[in-house]
Amino acid sequence: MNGDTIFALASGAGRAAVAVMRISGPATRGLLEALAERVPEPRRASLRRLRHPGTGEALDQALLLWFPGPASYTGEDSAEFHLHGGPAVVAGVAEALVAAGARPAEPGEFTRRAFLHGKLDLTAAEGIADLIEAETAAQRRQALRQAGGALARLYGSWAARLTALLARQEAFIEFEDEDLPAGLDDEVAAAAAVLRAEILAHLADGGRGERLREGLLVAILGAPNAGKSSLLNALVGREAAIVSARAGTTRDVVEARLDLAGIPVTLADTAGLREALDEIEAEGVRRARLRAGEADLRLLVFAADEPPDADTLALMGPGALVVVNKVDLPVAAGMPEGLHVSARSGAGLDALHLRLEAEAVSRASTMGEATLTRPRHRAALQDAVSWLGELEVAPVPELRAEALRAALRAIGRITGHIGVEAVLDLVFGEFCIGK
Ligand SMILES: Nc1nc2c(ncn2[C@@H]2O[C@H](COP(=O)(O)OP(=O)(O)OP(=O)(O)O)[C@@H](O)[C@H]2O)c(=O)[nH]1
Ligand SMILES: [K+]
Ligand SMILES: [Mg+2]
Repeated sequence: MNGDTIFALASGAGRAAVAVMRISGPATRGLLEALAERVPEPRRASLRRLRHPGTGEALDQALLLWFPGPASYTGEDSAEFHLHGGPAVVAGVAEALVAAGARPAEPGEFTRRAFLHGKLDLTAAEGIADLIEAETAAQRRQALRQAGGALARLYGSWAARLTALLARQEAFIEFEDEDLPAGLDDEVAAAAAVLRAEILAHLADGGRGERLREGLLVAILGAPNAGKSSLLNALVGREAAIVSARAGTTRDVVEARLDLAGIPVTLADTAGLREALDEIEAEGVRRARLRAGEADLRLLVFAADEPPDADTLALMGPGALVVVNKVDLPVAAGMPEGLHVSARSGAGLDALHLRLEAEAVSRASTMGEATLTRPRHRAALQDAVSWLGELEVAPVPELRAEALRAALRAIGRITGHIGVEAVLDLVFGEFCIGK
């Protein structure tokens, strides 16, 4: 597979001023010669006429960039064609590249090659994928940190410490009869316990990085006619959901996106909670309850002029925020504490917006240190932690070494480096046993 030379449109599909075609692989230089006759100077944009190598037909006047490996994104010989962005130009150049022996790239294949050539680790590759998907500024910052190697450095430093501990533990096993520093075995256990606590602290971030990556779900719940759809529309500033004076208007879950302090939030408007009148409404109520269960935050909406209903009161608790709507009308007795708003007059909506922003910020990371962003990272780190826990109770040095090796493998799975071989060098280097 790595012998192939691949190409793909790096810019978006469709008509545009410029389209960027990216090429990578051992035949890149040959392709440049086939289509453009002369290979440009490395890393200098050069204007060239491109021709089909079979028919000689002129295809475009384009800017070419030549990146000889290994100083390229993929680590291989690669090139970029900055074409005029018409669909026929792009199709013609793609055809010419195939005629000259290249093939279209698979999704993610350029970054996969970069990983295989040691240009980046798996977390940085994931960061690049997230950067392309980022919708908000905070998501962009997190993705850029990760693409820049913030997680790779953190996990790399943990792997290095585990490797050093494993080296000590191995030495203890191998050279048990020799003059080794006293208490070495205990030292290893103590250092492993410190590392375990650090990993646990990193895990105890409440899923902030994952939340920012995936976005928050806020469900709007309440009795029919409480004004849930009116609130959704007021918050997103457009008529996303149908509003009417008839109870039971909303049946399907209506979703709208909102950027709250850089955190992408999905607001889900739901069917009013009550004993449903027909099967369609019953399905709507079922979906509303389902969404309530999945939500990071539940907005419980009460109509100020109605006594609070039992169905909505039952949802109060952690992760719920009470909103009393229609405060342009007199407030009924027994209303729970909450934010007072009127979707109709606009009163209190700024305060609600600010409160939602604060709730989003408290649940997702917006800045600062490296945060894990994927369940994959979390699972592997939990694995490492449990192996380090095993180490503390392991009765013999061999089992301690095994636990360290397993913890190291777990961390290696996150970055894509395993590297247990490095241990042997360290054994003999660190202790100068000289056998
Ligand atoms: N006076 C007043 N009326 C409001 C306010 N907000 C909404 N309403 C009215 O209340 C009625 C119901 O509003 P909706 O937004 O459809 O209520 P809902 O909770 O989505 O209703 P269902 O989808 O049927 O559960 C409509 O007639 C709205 O115009 C408000 O702040 N004050
Ligand atoms: K309604
Ligand atoms: Mg509604």
